[in-house]
Amino acid sequence: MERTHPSVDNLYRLLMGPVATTPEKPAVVQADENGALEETSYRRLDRQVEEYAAVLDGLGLDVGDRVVVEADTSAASVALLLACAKLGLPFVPVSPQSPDARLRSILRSVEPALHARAEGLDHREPTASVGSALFGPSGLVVERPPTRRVRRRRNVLATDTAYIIFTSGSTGTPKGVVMSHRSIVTFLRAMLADGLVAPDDRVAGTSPLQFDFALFGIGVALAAGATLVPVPRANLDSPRRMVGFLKDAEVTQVHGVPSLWRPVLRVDPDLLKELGQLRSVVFAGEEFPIPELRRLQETLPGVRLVNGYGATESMAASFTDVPDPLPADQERLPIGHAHSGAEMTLVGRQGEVLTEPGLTGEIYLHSPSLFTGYWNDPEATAAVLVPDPAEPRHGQVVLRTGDLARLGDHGELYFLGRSDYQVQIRGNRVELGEIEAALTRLPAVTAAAATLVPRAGDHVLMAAVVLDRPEAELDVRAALDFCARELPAYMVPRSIHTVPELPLTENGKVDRASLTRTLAAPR
Ligand SMILES: Nc1ncnc2c1ncn2[C@@H]1O[C@H](COS(=O)(=O)NC(=O)C[C@H](N)c2cccc(Br)c2)[C@@H](O)[C@H]1O
Repeated sequence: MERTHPSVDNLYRLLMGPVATTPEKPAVVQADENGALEETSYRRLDRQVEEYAAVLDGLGLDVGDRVVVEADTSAASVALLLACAKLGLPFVPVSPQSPDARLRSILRSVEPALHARAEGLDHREPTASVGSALFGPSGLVVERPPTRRVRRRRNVLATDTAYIIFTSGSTGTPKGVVMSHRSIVTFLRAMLADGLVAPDDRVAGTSPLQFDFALFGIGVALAAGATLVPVPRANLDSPRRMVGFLKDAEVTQVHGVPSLWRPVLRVDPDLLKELGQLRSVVFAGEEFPIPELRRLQETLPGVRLVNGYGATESMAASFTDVPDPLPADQERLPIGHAHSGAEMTLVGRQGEVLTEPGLTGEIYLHSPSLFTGYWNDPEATAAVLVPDPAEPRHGQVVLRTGDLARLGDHGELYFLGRSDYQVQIRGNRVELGEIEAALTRLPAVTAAAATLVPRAGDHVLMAAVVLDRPEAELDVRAALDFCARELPAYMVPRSIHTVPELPLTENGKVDRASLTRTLAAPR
């Protein structure tokens, strides 16, 4: 039974649009269990969506009932996400690598009707009140049906929830970012308008499905009628296997966090010369250390490098081409202007909108693609969806990002860091990002992270650096002298430690909490 009228914005309708025009085109190209590449056409993907939707529809679930999807990105998991979207069942993606505690916390918070996991995965955290199912190319098999519920809704509306993404909760418990069909469809339409992905692109995704960077790749690739190429997680650990896969799959655009490129740049950058068909790289999630970005640009001449900035609360805000070549004295990367459907303004500490080049303030995002709110957390929602400081009387809300930026000469923004990474040291505001940028200017350093380590009731500023070759050595004394010349005294780290690699979160960002624990441990 049709719950979505063609005129109503729905993620399923947008992403399955190409079925009508290019049904035989490959929607997904993935590695099968033997590593061979297999294609799923838009027609076949749509048939898989219909098959899953028929099973889900038979379970008597109501619009708004949640489905936790535990899987990596694949043709099957994409089909399940779209089947949920078609029926108005918010999907909650969780990666199979998520620890049990995180899965348990998400299940408790979101109280799903069904927990569907990709075939081959163990059933973790079984809960009597939650239905369970396995899914794969052969179908969706319900092991335990969801508990009976009353059906109150008839139609899926644009304002209904498409998905709920739980952020890694760097500060405390994970928060559920609730995104409506209208927000995500409006955002993806802006991506189509900006031409980020062309219909003949083959877009490689490398993020876990619980990170909205993965949903971004699925969305822009399918909405554009292009081909999505999920990179198997196992291939990401070895530079040779990752490059080999990208080459074999003839990938033209790669999406990934900056840390994706660190191993190949350190171990064997020349491998990247094999990627003759690569046209563009989109990175997002955190700053790309300048020395590594420079090396990536040198090894991929003519390839467009795009700095994607944004938060899950609006999926993304801006896409800015990395200057080619990167100027030698470039210290911070531009995050430019917002994409065609949004606008970023910079707000000072008194709530005034800043317009003078050179000033620093907090980024506020004006956008029709903002999230509905944090799941079951009206206080946290009210803290970030705030009246527009420029003119509160409209009643329009904007996203308070918590990010700091500097205004450039033409209104473009330069990312400076998160306001909660601004730490107070003896009353001085310290920008950890500024210390890290200085450290990466040291010749042998390829990446750096600064953190405040608790010590004897106070805090000590410490730093960790990764060197550009495994056998390289750091002259710590010279490095500290360099910092003393480049930074105010209170921003010079007490100590600098060389680490083989920076610890990463599940989404591939630098895990500062883990680094702080490591540096706090007695040497
Ligand atoms: N390009 C940058 N330089 C520097 N700092 C960045 C960048 N992109 C983020 N961040 C930081 O990450 C925060 C947000 O984290 S998040 O909610 O997990 N979302 C993300 O990381 C990913 C983000 N949803 C996303 C998803 C798809 C495409 C794009 Br394009 C962006 C931002 O508020 C920033 O502090």
